[in-house]
Amino acid sequence: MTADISADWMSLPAAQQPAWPDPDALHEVLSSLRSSPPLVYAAECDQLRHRLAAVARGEAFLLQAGDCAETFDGVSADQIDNKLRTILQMAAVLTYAASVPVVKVGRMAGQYAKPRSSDAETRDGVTLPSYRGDAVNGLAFEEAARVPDPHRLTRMYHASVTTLNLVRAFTTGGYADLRRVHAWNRDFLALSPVGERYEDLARQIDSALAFMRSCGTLPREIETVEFYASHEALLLDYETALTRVDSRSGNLYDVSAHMVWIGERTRQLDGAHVEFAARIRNPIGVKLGPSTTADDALALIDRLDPERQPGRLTFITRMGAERIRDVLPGLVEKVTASGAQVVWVCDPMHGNTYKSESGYKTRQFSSICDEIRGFFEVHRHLGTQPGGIHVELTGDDVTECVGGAHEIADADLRHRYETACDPRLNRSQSLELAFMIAEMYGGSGAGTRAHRGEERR
Ligand SMILES: O=C[C@H](O)[C@H](O)COP(=O)(O)O
Ligand SMILES: C=C(OP(=O)(O)O)C(=O)O
Ligand SMILES: [Mn+2]
Repeated sequence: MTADISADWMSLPAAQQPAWPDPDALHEVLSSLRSSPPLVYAAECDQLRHRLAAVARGEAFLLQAGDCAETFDGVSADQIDNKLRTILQMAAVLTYAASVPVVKVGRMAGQYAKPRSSDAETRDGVTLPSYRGDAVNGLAFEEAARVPDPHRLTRMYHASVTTLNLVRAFTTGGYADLRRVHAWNRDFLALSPVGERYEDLARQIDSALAFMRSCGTLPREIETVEFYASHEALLLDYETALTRVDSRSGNLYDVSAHMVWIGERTRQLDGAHVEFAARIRNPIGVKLGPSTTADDALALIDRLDPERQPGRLTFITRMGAERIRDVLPGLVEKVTASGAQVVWVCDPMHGNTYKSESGYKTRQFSSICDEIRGFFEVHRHLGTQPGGIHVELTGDDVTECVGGAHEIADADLRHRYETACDPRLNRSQSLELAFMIAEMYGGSGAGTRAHRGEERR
């Protein structure tokens, strides 16, 4: 892998970039990042593309999850451990229900930069630049903290390395054994108000595991987990500095993560983000909000997946519970008619955000569930593949989204509102969501080809 690239996308207009005040400091940081080791290898990115191709065919399901905004303070064994456990617990339930492998991709180990609706934030008559993620400036509402500091890019790199190292140890070192993960789910149900509702499903999983054990055929996959890292490729300075030429193929890869996505605010066809994504070979995601037209989607396919390579492009729709049933069918129909094979994933978070009466940015658990239901309904109706979900969550017991089995109310939000940006599902809400989706499958793979008895490849 070499870092000798022309990076001509940097001459195109790029939305949502920080105004770094000190160009010399930026230059120095980027030069050091250009010679830093990769976080991931190109071959791992290719492997994820193959996994996502299976998702596109309906032979696997994608679970992409993690923080809205990771923070440097959040790089602790406990927080990473809790988040990973939660994702693996969700994956265990979904694997059983969907009857296909679940491809696990964290919004982790690099999700440190945020696009914002407004450049400035005003509190009690004081206006300061908006917080743009720990990669750019500080969350504290203080003038000095909000000044973009390029040295934060170096911290982002090291925080990502540390997180990914722990994730790799956790997922391959025996700790993530499916039997243990299922036991955690049992513990969760024992204490949850929804425990009884999902008891049957848990018992079916017990039986499946016992059956495998008695056959003496517990596969290696039970003990280790394949886990991938992803984040929004927002800060082009950083992503470009971590883009390398793969010595096997001569192609470019962004080695800061296995998969990167382009956000709803930066997917302009003539912009730098789309051009950058077009040039790298990692699997790419693009967020699509409710104003997306079919022509927008088709143009993105032409730019980002001209070879129509299954697994290369994932559309992450974030329409809102009220819009999804109206907006999604037209997009899916026209994309499908074009012959393109993209992965369709539902982000039920970003179209359902509102400011609560108590002043917190929040989301209703019921709206999140409803958007997912709408997503499955649309795909079932059209005979297309509901490829997966993309959610903002944490493994901690925060109070950021309202509703769920513990009925978090607006007045509870202040107790543990800890997110640096958007409200996340807490551990219990995340697991409840997984069981809710499992219930939609009726206990076994209703949304997949496998379930419909169609032939697997
Ligand atoms: O995570 C997504 C965006 O960065 C976030 O929703 C923007 O939030 P804002 O509208 O508060 O800027
Ligand atoms: C910025 C995000 O979402 P979107 O681009 O869909 O608004 C996000 O995923 O945190
Ligand atoms: Mn977010």
